[in-house]
Amino acid sequence: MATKKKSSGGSRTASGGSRAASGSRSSGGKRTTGSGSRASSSRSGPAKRQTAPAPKPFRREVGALVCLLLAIFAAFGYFHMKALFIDLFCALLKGLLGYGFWLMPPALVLCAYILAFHRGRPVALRLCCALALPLALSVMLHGLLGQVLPWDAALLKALWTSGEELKSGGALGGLLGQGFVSLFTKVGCTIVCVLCGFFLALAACNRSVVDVAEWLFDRPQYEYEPKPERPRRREAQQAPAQAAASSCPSRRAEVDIDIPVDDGPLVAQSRRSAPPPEKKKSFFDRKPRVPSPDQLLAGHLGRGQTQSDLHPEPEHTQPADMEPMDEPIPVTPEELTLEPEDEPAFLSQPIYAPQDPAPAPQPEPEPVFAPVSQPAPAAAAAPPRPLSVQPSPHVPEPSAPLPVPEEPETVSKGEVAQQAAQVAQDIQGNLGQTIPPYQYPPLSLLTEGPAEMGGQAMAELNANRQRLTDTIHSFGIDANIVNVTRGPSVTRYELELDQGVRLNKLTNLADDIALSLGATGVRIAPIPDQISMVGIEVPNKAVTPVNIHSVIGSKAFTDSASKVSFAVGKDIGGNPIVGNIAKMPHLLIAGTTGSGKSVCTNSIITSLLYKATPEEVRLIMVDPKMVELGIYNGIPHLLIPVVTDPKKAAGALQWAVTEMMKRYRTFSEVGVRKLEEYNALAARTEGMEKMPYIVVLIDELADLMLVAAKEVEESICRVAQMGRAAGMHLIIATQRPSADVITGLMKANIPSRIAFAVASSLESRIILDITGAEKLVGRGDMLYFPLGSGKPTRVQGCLISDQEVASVVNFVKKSGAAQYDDDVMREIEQHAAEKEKGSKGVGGSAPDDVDGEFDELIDAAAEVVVETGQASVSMLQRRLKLGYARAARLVDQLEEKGIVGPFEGSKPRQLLITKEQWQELKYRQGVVSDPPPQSESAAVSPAAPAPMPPASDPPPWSDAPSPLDRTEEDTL
Ligand SMILES: Nc1ncnc2c1ncn2[C@@H]1O[C@H](COP(=O)(O)OP(=O)(O)OP(=O)(O)O)[C@@H](O)[C@H]1O
Repeated sequence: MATKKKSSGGSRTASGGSRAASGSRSSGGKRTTGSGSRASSSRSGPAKRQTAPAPKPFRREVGALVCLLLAIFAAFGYFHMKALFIDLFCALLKGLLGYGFWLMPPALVLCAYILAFHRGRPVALRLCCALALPLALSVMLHGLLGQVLPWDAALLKALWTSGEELKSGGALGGLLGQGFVSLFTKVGCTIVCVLCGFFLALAACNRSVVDVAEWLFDRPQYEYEPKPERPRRREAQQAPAQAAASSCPSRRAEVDIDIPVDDGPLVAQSRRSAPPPEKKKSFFDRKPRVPSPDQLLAGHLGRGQTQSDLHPEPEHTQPADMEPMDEPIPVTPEELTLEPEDEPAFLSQPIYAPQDPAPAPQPEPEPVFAPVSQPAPAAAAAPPRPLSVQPSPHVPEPSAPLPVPEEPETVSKGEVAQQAAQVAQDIQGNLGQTIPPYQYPPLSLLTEGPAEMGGQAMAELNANRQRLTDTIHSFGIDANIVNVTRGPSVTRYELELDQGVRLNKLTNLADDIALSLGATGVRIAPIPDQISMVGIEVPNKAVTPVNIHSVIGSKAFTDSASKVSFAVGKDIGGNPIVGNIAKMPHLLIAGTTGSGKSVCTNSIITSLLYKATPEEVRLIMVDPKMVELGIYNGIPHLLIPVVTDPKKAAGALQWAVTEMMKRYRTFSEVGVRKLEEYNALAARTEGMEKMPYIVVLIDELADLMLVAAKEVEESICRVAQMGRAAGMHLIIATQRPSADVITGLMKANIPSRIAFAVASSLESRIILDITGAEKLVGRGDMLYFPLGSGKPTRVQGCLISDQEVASVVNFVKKSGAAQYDDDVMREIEQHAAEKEKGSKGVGGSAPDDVDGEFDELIDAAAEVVVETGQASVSMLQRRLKLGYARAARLVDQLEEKGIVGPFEGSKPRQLLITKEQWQELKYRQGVVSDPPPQSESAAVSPAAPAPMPPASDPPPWSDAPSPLDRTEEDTL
């Protein structure tokens, strides 16, 4: 870092310095005041030039020539030389500027100079300022010397005439001068003009007030200024003499060792830097020097550096204000390579003899790295400021300043190169010793999908289009199909609604449209980001699967910078959809059995294996079903083996909470706010390790909720609330999108959702908060609703077969073994054991385990509500013989527990669980001993009012309906 600053400072100084010497070099960057800003301006100079229009040197040079000629001709006017053009030109200048004419030729010369040498901006400003200088002079002199003429029509003429005779400020200067005198008095006018002239001159010369102040007070400001090249080169050529003189403090102040950590080899750097102005005391007099490994090896001191440069002075020669450097300097192996063209000019310098076990006799060896303010220990083995790399045995121990040996050791170029390569190899070896690099699986492990459907599809499409138009018009809706998009599983007919046509007029026709098209169901929804456009999505007769190969191989996936990107599928337009878990930051996947959840989970995991190394992303997989994720056991990304025991799963979630809190503590210690910042800091700081993202995948949430509902919910909510910044993300899948599994609290904290086909609109609402998922056709057809998108997008999910998963997993396993974290495993085991002890047969923390927060009659109230199918206060009052207040409170508590829906004005509250689910809850609590019957018909309460007509036909795969099957509008 220090070196980085140094080099930038150096470059800025060079530019500054060169500006002083020659205006042509001052164009490197836009000049600003303040050292820091100047440094950055010089760095940002090239970038600015890229965006600004390129300067036109040829035009400028012509301009410069013209200015120069005009200056010469104007100067002829000094000597009253007569010629037609000269008379005219001089008369014009004199008439306008009067006294200011005297300054015009120099101003024009200055303009010529600016045009010729200034590159970049602001050239026009500089020119204007230069040309305004004569005017300022004219105004000032007119204010001081000119007569005050009456303000009348003849004023201009009088001023022009007197100006021509150089007796006033001319028409322009005189007018302004007279105005200024009237406004500010003569003295005021003079002050204004002097100040204006001063600033105009500064601007014309591209200087700031700070520069003038620095020049006046000779303030030492450039801490990182490199020393002039020429003297150093001379010293290098006269090494013995210089070394002898190195004992002289005044000479030693010239010592310069700069470590080219960031800006390339020292030689190149020294070539780049221009000679700065001499300083009384420079940075190099105050800071200790550390030679870079290549300097140590090769005596690679750069042009003009000498043997003594490697050896800072003993403490008595250092200024007292020198601070010991305690920051380690990172040195990359690349820096240890030598430039081939670096010639033996420096190799022949009498410096370290790397292979010489007994170097030239040295008086009292002292470490090069030792801050001089501290007394050097006799052993001097451990330098106070070590390099960040392990010094190779080939690198000699740094030692004190050497008197030049009589017969200096020279190192051949071949030896140097060999040693440099050796050191680079050692470092490389040290860095990557432990873990072999992760091999990303090749795309060829995934199979390519079949080609798109052809002619038959077109015929189907045209027929549907015609039928759709007729149906819509027959219902009196003014809408035209403007576009048709055929997706992998559905075709979208895009309608533009005329003004005044209500959307629900169309959505109410969904069943009629489905009927007319002979489809199982159609979904009608506004098209995101399009005005007045509605899409009617009709399932295709033949579904084209979207193989994961086409999405992982797509540009969208490969270009995605996030390490936690995953392939979702393709939208109706056939565009690959790629998600980013980091942005989601947690994802809920829900759908009935067979709708494609497991395939989706597999494609997420596979995507992560294609995108991230185990150092970047670690996974925790929870698979209570025991058959879905077991195949991933042994991949290096896994933090612990796939968890199948629900009790341990609760422990894993608990661990995630602990880890998250630990991460936050670490973040606060180092002063960062999120994982990305921490990792960026770790990349810059030695000794800091990067943290991986942690993705927790739960394949079936319902099974966990059965065992430890409260605990699981609590952990999920905590991770979901705070995990994003800590790089901890949850992906939760469930086939039971019901209120007791996906609780309100959980939903509120998991903002991104993927809904596969569900049985009813109620379930769709539980997942997405809107209906629509009940119209999906299954087999990977999904509504993808990531955080930040206003409406869910219909996507055909990626298809990945078990064979593909197996081949990717095998490949990944071959490239690196799993490195399970024993601590995590121990912690989880411990947690499970504790829980086993504590639970004593009670099924964990069921939702009803409420620590007395709820009314004691809550169970009875729930029973009544489920039995009667009504959640009204008066009914509870009657059945339980309660007062109004208590009954109303009970209804509120039932809402809190997710048994009934929220208050909806005049409408009755919705009952959110079925009788069967209620039985199941009681069974889990141990209230009843028999498990609830698994009959399908039990889903609908017999006491419930007559069901509303189903909103959709059952999806084609639903020959084995879920236990949650029920009518759509289960309102009470
Ligand atoms: N994206 C897809 N494209 C085509 N077919 C798919 C896709 N996803 C799933 N399928 C088909 O659906 C079947 C069931 O998928 P999957 O096993 O993922 O369902 P599920 O929701 O996980 O069911 P369960 O909850 O019972 O495990 C798969 O065997 C596959 O044939």
